[in-house]
Amino acid sequence: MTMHLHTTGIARAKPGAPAPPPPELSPPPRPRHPSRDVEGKKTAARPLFDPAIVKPAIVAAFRKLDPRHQARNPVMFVVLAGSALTTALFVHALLSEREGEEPAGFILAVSLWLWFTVLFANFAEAVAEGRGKAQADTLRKARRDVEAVKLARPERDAERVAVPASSLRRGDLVLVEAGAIIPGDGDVVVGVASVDESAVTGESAPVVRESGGDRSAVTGGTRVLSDWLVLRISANPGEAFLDRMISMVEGAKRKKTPNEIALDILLAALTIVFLLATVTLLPYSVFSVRAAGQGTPISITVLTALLVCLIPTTIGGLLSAIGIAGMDRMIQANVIAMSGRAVEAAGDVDVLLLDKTGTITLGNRQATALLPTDGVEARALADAAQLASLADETPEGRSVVVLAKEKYGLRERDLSALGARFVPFSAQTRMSGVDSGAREIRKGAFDAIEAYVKEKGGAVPSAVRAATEAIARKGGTPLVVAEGGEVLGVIHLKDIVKGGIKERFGDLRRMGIKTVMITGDNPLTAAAIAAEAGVDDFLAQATPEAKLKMIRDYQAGGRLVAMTGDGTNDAPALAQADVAVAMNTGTQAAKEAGNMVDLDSNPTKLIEIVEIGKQLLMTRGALTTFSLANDVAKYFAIIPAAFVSTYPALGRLNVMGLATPRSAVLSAVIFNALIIVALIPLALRGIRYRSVGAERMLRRNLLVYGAGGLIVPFVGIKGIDLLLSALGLV
Ligand SMILES: Nc1ncnc2c1ncn2[C@@H]1O[C@H](COP(=O)(O)OP(=O)(O)OP(=O)(O)O)[C@@H](O)[C@H]1O
Ligand SMILES: [K+]
Ligand SMILES: [Mg+2]
Repeated sequence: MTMHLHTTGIARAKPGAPAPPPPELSPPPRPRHPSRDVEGKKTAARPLFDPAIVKPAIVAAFRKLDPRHQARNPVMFVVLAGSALTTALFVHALLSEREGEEPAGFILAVSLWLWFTVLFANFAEAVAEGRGKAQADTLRKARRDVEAVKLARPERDAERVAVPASSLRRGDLVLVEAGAIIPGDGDVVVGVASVDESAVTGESAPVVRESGGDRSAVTGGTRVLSDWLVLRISANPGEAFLDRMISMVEGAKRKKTPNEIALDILLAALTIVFLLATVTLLPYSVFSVRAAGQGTPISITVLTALLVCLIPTTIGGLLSAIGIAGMDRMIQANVIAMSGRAVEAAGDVDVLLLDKTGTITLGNRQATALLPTDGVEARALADAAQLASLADETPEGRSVVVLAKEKYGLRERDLSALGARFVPFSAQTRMSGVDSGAREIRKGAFDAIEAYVKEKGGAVPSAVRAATEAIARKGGTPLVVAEGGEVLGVIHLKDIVKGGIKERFGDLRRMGIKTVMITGDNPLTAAAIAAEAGVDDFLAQATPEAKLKMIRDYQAGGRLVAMTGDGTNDAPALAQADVAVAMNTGTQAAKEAGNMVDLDSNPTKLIEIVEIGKQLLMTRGALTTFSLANDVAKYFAIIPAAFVSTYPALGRLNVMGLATPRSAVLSAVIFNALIIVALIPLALRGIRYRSVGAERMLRRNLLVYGAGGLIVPFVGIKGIDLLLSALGLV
């Protein structure tokens, strides 16, 4: 590859430009859950019950009464059937001459509250969906149908025709010039430009997109700010990244996750057991009354109320909202999950693979010292190091040029005037350099340079080896510089472990999650950084293949693995990982292979993602516990009341001192409906997340939600009963 100087108007941090500001230890505070407004600016989080969401949700709650919708949820389907049945009983009681099974007013009250129960559950789901839809609308604004300039050949001045963006197919070539909206997802084939991606990412700083490498993917709906790009469209209409994001966010494509299906089966089984138990009570009650010659058999209205109170309506009504809300919390963290399954897997993850540079460290490795070997002038080393770095656009390369200038007064040179050929850095070769006339200079990892000089018939002096080891032990990255077969010295690259990261890893450990640091660096540096950052394990001198193998090995051991990646060479590992977060700045291949996209392209986000997944699972677990405990308590409230007419002796069991049997039944039904509404905020926000051990968390949740579930109904039902009597309603 020959040296290519960009003649574009993009401001780039060129070597020799003022030194970058010193790295901050803690990044500037960001709103924890930013959402985006129309301009793509981040705004404060949406309030839980935004009227713009609540109003349509109320309408949707009625629309969702459709039995076909309810059939997806066996628990609520039974409640719906009960509502219809009691409505029919009420109509019958009104019309018939004879005295009905219960007073019409009582049947009506029970019936209405059963309808409310279904509506409240529908409302919970609709609010959760509405929050997603609001996000989708913001995204949709970015997907306007624009005019595209289609090219015949991948060249800027090829023949062109104007076509609507919606007609573009995969493989079409288009030209996008400064100021224009990118008409579809694609890869840059020619050109380099700065792009405003705020419509998708909410991030206002422009990004550079160019052909080749890991910054070639562009997203439809974003805008070219300067220069021009020739793109090859990578998605057919309706299949673009933005389309997929919108349908995911809206929940249109939301399928039940395996965990949800398992829980559904359990809830359905419980419902069937209670249904059978309640149904058999009727003939039993009739028979007992006949045999005793006194009392009245239990009414169908009361039996229906009993059934609804016993089946797990709390969790049945909130289950879907909890799942959607989990997805929504991901979106608020600027992460688009491609499936609910991925969000759940995030909660079950037990191994996190994290890159060292940029994730665990600040990723701004700076050259801080040049250590020449014996017999080499410091200035000669600086000269070679600078020459090998002039065209090296990595932070490492740029910092070498800066150091050479600041410490040795070396001015920048024009590589193309020297007729030099730049050899770029790659993760495979782990070196970079320049061929200029007779000079052949390389800088890179110790073993890479060792192999290089050996091939030229040279050897690495032992002093250089000692110097690299000393740097590595301090957590620095040594770059060995060689010219031809001769080693000139070592560059000390310093990187800083991010502030607070050790605590995050401690939190993860308490949650039972193992953290593994992956790095292309040597084992000594890796060990030093691993110790400083407090990770559990590390993989040094890692290649993409080694990464893939590591994931497979963990999975073979029954573990769920999460990782982030952005490069095309990360794609196989991303496809293999259970939770795979692709950076939005990454390549199309990485995004296709992953099951989540982080719009902020922040590799540390993985930790937050796992926390959101855990929170989802914990919320579901806690509310299931609460729901089941809650039903047990209702059993004690309602059974004595329901059967006191059949067995007057049961009156003694009325420990709660409820006013009348009918008041007891009605209070239990009302409580059963209201508890769903009361728990909507918890279902949507998720229970407060604490990074204590899984076992302690479980114990705590059992205590809070299990004991709470037992106690709350007694208080609630008694309260409603008192209110009903005070109002003279029963
Ligand atoms: N610009 C460069 N020129 C020459 N050699 C480099 C350059 N950047 C890094 N190296 C060498 O290549 C090795 C691997 O770098 P690479 O960026 O692949 O891994 P890493 O940054 O340590 O890990 P990761 O980026 O996966 O967290 C480094 O340890 C260093 O020795
Ligand atoms: K119930
Ligand atoms: Mg790197």
